[in-house]
Amino acid sequence: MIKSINPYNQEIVYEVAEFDRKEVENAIDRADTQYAIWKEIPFSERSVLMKAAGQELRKNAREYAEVITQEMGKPITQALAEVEKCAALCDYYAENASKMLADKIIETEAHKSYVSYEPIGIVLAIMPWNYPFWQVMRFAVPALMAGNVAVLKHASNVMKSAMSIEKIFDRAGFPAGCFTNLPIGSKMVEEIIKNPKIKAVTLTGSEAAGRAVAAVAGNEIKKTVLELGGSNALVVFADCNLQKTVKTCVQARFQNAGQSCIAGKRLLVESSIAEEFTKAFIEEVGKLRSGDPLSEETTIGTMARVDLAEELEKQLQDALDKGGEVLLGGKRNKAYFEPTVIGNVTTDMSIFKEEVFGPLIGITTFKDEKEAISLSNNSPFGLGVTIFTEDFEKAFRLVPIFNEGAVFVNELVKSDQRLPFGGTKNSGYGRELSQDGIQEFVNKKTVYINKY
Ligand SMILES: O=CCCC(=O)O
Repeated sequence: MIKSINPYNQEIVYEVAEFDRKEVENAIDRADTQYAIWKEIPFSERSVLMKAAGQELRKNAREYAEVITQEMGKPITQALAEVEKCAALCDYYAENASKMLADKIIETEAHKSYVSYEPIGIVLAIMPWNYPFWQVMRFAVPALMAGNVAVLKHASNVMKSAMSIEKIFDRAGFPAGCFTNLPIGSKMVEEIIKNPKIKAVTLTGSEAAGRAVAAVAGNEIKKTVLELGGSNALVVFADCNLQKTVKTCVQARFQNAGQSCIAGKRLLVESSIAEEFTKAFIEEVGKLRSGDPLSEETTIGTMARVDLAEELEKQLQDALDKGGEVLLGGKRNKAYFEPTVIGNVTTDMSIFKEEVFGPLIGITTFKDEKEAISLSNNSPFGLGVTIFTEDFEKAFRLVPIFNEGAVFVNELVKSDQRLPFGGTKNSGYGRELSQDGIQEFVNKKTVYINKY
């Protein structure tokens, strides 16, 4: 059995029997049969179904949000926001997919030459628990609109979310086999990737998982999109709007209890304002309210599993051993980790070098622009960075120097269906969302027609 356990009260939320090899094979066969039909369905019909999926999400938003909250501990208000974001995504691709995948005429010597964007078949998605609906929908919605079909291997602690997503597509009227959840553990993934009916793989998750999956898929010559970890810097220049910057930094680090690949994880502050900023930051972090994640009052939830909170504790201890100072928080009770701020953070500490996937942030100071950029770029990850400054000339000048997938100015790094999303370095490759995302899993077919 695969079980989800509520990290807030340790109660079992859901149990499902793991598929055996035969059941997995049957599910993939069914998806493949459906693909032959689905790829011929016109965009207008796919759009109607995708709009219905968005309506279904909105109609039963509370039901779905409670599943998210119970399975991984995020506050209900944040779970509701996640559900709404998924609904907006459905609308976006329902309205734009046909334009994004329209033939692209390219003038050459030919009578006519163009690129057509054709579906490729079944795409396997391996997805994490931190945004259990959003991460899946972010892949599935454009994939389905492009004429592909999807099979999902979700994280084992959010299987009820996985089943619920299958239900959403079913309730919206998608034919069976368009979207299939496979209740399985990681052991079967290699075999699934090797199945000739699987044409590509997308993974959002850890660097280790990304390497393992890409190795198998690479050997099979199957395309992968990888969205892996991150260690985004929040670079606070002395000429920022201090009050607004503090609020944005708190949100960037502590939403979703810090369990987001694009969370601001390294707080870099110009020395001249470090004291004033740190005081205001700690005060703002202190306003976060813990409690029952199902209560509307709660603004910071538990972490998703006790072992994840234990890992975070080890990273904290490493920082303390190397001279870090607890400025706020630092304690853990089962899966609940207090919002924690550490001062005197240096580049040799794990909380600077590694991804910190929880409600803990370290503060490092810098003396000038050059040092700020060097600290920010000094990471094996490259999802994004936020810089805070009121000097736009400086902002535009600095943007090209950051070796990241995204640079945000005076705003937390966030995903938006209209903008490409993805990283550089060990944060992965490929892009999700926007036109770039829907064009990842298509055959960009070159057509050249000559007239003698
Ligand atoms: O965990 C990373 C993704 C979070 C998001 O897309 O907002």
